[in-house]
Amino acid sequence: MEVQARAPGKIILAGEHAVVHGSTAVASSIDLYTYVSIHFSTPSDNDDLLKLVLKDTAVEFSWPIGKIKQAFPESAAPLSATPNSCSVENAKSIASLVEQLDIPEAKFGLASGVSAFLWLYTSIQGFKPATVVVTSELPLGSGLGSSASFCVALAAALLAFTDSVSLDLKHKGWLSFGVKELDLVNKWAFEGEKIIHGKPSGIDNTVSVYGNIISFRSGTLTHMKSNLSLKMLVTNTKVGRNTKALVAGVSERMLRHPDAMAFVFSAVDSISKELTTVLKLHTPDDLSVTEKEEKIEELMEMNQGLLQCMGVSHATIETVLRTTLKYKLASKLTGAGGGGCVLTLLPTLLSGTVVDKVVAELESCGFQCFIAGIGGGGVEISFGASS
Ligand SMILES: Nc1ncnc2c1ncn2[C@@H]1O[C@H](COP(=O)(O)OP(=O)(O)OP(=O)(O)O)[C@@H](O)[C@H]1O
Ligand SMILES: C[C@@](O)(CCO)CC(=O)[O-]
Ligand SMILES: [Mg+2]
Repeated sequence: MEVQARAPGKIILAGEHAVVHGSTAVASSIDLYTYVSIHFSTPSDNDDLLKLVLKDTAVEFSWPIGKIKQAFPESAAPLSATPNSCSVENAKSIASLVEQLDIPEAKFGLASGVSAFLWLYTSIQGFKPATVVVTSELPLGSGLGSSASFCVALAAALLAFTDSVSLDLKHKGWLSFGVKELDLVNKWAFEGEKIIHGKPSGIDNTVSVYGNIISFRSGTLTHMKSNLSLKMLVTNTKVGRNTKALVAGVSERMLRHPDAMAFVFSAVDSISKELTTVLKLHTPDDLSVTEKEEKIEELMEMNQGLLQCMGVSHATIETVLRTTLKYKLASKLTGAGGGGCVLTLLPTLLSGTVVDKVVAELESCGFQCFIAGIGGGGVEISFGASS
């Protein structure tokens, strides 16, 4: 029995961090995916292991099933169709299983992903021996939602063979889930994100599950049928960072300056709402493409200023901002900041020569640039060989 799932990464056009504190945010899926394949062992495989192969970081972990059973003595898994939060007791058991892996210090960021894996696997599939292979087109820990797409693809692949989901197992190629099933995948993925991020808003897993451009506030999403095809340059500063620590840093600043930060979050909320309105406007009847792009650029710049106020910018992000501004282009960080990726809007009428020049200048600083295809589909599943 073999299944593969793929889930897209995302960019946040407005509202990161503030969304954790109840503000509106706007996000879009991008056409870079994380793939999770699961091969359940059969008795003839004579293999009583749960194996996790993380191709991007070239590491493999495995646990004898007996050891996992010991760690979760109370689980008569698969636990239930309704997603469960990881209890303090289970979190301790997972921490001990992960500690015994002796993950090298340089790869220690993986510990949270492995913990999320153990929780989702044992909760949904129980104690079945299997090999799970993960590979991603996304840079890990760079603001493009690698953690969410990992959790979404994993939850989708794990749920594929359960009674909670009815799928055509004979279908060839990528297959979408029904709405109810997507909701279930989203809930489980959010539980995984909680283990990785501490206090996620849920926007990253939601946009990875449903795809599209979404406006999101306090767990509720609105799909947007934008009739504007935005072209975004993504610059990866290659400075590693950790979303959990950055989110915690903003919360600490909020505790120190509650009044000021409430205004900052409220300003971000207004920016995201205005962006939502602009994206929904009809072109050219309500506003020309150029007028829309100018509004979006101004909103991006304002949002970036507020992200600086929250303390999540970085020297490399400022370098990208200065460089793109030389070409009169607007940029903002995307995701948790602190390094990671920066978005630059490439207006429709911008000449290819200017794009080439700005990319060359950014790459000469050691950054990596690419143009993201935005607003595509969400999570999908495939039985048998990948397509
Ligand atoms: N393909 C993968 N293989 C192994 N672990 C992964 C993979 N993708 C994500 N992870 C886990 O997610 C962590 C990165 O999550 P983090 O939330 O810090 O960054 P991000 O999701 O890329 O950025 P953001 O949350 O700002 O969008 C990694 O350290 C690892 O634990
Ligand atoms: C920083 C943050 O707002 C977005 C990370 O992509 C965290 C979250 O919403 O969970
Ligand atoms: Mg993340």
